[in-house]
Amino acid sequence: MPSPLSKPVLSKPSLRSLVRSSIKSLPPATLSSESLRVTEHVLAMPSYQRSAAVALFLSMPGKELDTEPLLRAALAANKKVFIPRIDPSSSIPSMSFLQVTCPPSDIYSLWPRNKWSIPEPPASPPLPVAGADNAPAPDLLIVPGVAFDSGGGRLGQGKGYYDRYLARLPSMPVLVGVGLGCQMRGGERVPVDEHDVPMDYVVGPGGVELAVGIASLH
Ligand SMILES: Nc1nc2c(c(=O)[nH]1)N(C=O)[C@@H](CNc1ccc(C(=O)N[C@@H](CCC(=O)O)C(=O)O)cc1)CN2
Ligand SMILES: Nc1ncnc2c1ncn2[C@@H]1O[C@H](COP(=O)(O)OP(=O)(O)OP(=O)(O)O)[C@@H](O)[C@H]1O
Repeated sequence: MPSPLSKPVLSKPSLRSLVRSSIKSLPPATLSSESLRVTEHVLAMPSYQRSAAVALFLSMPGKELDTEPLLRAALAANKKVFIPRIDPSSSIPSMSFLQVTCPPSDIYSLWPRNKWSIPEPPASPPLPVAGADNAPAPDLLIVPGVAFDSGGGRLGQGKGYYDRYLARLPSMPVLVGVGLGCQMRGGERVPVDEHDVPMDYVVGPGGVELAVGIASLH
């Protein structure tokens, strides 16, 4: 039996600033080797292997694990891959997922970057939107976060983009939170609210970290 998770020690803002400064102090070689290890673990997951349509995120350079290896692997495996684009005209944080229809190298060299230096799908030519335009809804979402615990708890960047997106989906895809070693809080519970959607799996450089949850269902 996994030991019960402790109560959160830190507030959301305190844990965010603690983890962000740990990531900042990571040598770039560590960030990239941990990113490769996370990629290997995701590629080995049966629910990833079964998935046909995967929603990925593109990383904030130097501030998150690097998802480029995962993006390349998913495209090479002929999965449909969707990437988020935030809607800057909306007064509430809102995003949609658009299908990648170009080679991965174009994404990093040609796509416009938002204010966090994250490449985003261009507005034209129009790309298929996940769950519309004859494109499937993703069956698996790779979810970014600042910190995760081994109960599937996730602390995000604090704007509520993912939680709002997930709340309006007609059916829940498999949710896989991914992060660097210092983002994996283990049995130290991360602070969560009612609206925070728990992950089905949490994957760090050491493998699938989830100790409790519904992972056995997938
Ligand atoms: N790579 C990536 N893409 C993503 C997300 C994410 O967390 N990571 N998002 C998930 O929702 C959405 C964008 N949301 C974001 C919301 C807030 C901040 C933010 O507050 N950034 C800090 C700097 C972060 C740092 O220093 O580590 C800031 O601007 O102060 C960033 C992204 C959609 N795309
Ligand atoms: N489903 C939702 N409906 C309405 N408001 C929401 C929802 N989810 C989150 N919010 C609001 O968004 C704000 C940010 O929430 P929170 O701090 O949990 O974000 P986060 O999970 O860290 O961010 P993200 O999901 O972008 O990674 C809060 O004011 C919260 O009330």
